[in-house]
Amino acid sequence: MRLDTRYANHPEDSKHYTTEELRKHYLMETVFVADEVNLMYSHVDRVIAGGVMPVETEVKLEGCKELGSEFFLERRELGLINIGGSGKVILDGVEYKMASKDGLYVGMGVKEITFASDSAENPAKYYVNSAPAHVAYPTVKIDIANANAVHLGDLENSNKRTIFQYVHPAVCKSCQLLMGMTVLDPNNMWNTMPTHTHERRMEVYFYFNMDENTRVFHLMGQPQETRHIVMANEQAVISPSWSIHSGVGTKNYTFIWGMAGENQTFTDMDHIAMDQLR
Ligand SMILES: O=C[C@H](O)[C@@H](O)CC(=O)C(=O)O
Ligand SMILES: [Zn+2]
Repeated sequence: MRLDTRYANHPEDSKHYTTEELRKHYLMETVFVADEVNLMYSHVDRVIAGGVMPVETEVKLEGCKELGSEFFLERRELGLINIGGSGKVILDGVEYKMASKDGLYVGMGVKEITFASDSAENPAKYYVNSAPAHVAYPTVKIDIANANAVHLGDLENSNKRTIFQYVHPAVCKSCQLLMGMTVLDPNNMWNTMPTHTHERRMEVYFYFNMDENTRVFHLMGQPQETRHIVMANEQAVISPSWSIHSGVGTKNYTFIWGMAGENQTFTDMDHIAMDQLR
């Protein structure tokens, strides 16, 4: 298992960062590594994000020194969405078949977590988010058809998209984790513009379904002090609670967002008027 620790940053500090420093502190450049659990541990709400890609062998999610617990979910909960080929996740001996776009909420206390792919040619790619938990809620398999679909945006604003809420109070119980996937309609490039912050929750974005030369200009920073990070396919980025999180692609893309913090009220956002952006 690889785990890269990222410390929290003060906005006053972040505004002096060079491009390289912004990328070092906020961007996860490689999410999926074959036959590895590859994670980023953010001190922002102690959220963990990363990829699990079993190819030749099964891969296990285990405890480590950084978590200070005997097993990974001893004091945590987990959400995942498979963005690759079909596979299975085995939780304490119970097998969950995971087709592409299938999601899973795994409650605190599950000890043995094993990830597998059905074929090495088209391996499963499990994008995972985890947050500290205090109650063991039941594990729930969430197919995209069971996710709560919210239609937002329109062609005129180049942001027609569907937000599939996987880990969300309308779908399953969780302690603090929220997770979902936003799919842009063809020829729509903008997500989350007009933008917002929510000081009550942090967020992690993971961009994928992108061609080799497609880039997303991910927007971050305080509304009056914006920055951007140029992101390629299958990269993730931390959005602290004080930061906007929005993006525009040079071509079609999809993204998974995860949140943790004070509340689980998806609509609790502080909307930023366009004339406030700098
Ligand atoms: O607080 C909510 C998050 O920013 C995302 O869910 C936004 C998003 O997926 C979108 O606008 O497409
Ligand atoms: Zn948000």
